[in-house]
Amino acid sequence: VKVLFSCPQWYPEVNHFCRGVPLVLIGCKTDLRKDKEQLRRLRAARQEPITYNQGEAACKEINAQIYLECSAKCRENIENVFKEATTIALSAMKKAKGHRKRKVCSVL
Ligand SMILES: Nc1nc2c(ncn2[C@@H]2O[C@H](COP(=O)(O)OP(=O)(O)OP(=O)(O)O)[C@@H](O)[C@H]2O)c(=O)[nH]1
Repeated sequence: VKVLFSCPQWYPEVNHFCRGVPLVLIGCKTDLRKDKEQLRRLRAARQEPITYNQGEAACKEINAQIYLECSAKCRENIENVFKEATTIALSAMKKAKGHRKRKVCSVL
């Protein structure tokens, strides 16, 4: 499993080098959505923080397994990010193992 913490920069590289690996997309620093200074800077650049729905849309676009948000600063949802990534990784490994087994059987 590949956990993408920064989608636009990393996705092309991950897509190229890790084909077929399940992706988990994480929206980081959610605390900044409420940070007045950050919001002021974004507004000055005619931007705004992405919404949860936009994160989910990006998740679908890159075909990731799940979209989660967290804030390391506020320790928000961190445990869940690792829990979900681990569950997805274990499930992918189990699936791959099953495929390998079946391949051997079909040769016999
Ligand atoms: N507000 C806020 N800042 C954060 C959070 N997580 C990390 N940062 C800040 O973001 C900056 C980069 O954090 P790093 O942990 O170095 O992130 P990284 O992905 O290892 O960064 P590079 O590998 O250097 O690209 C630091 O200044 C952190 O303090 C968060 O949840 N909220």
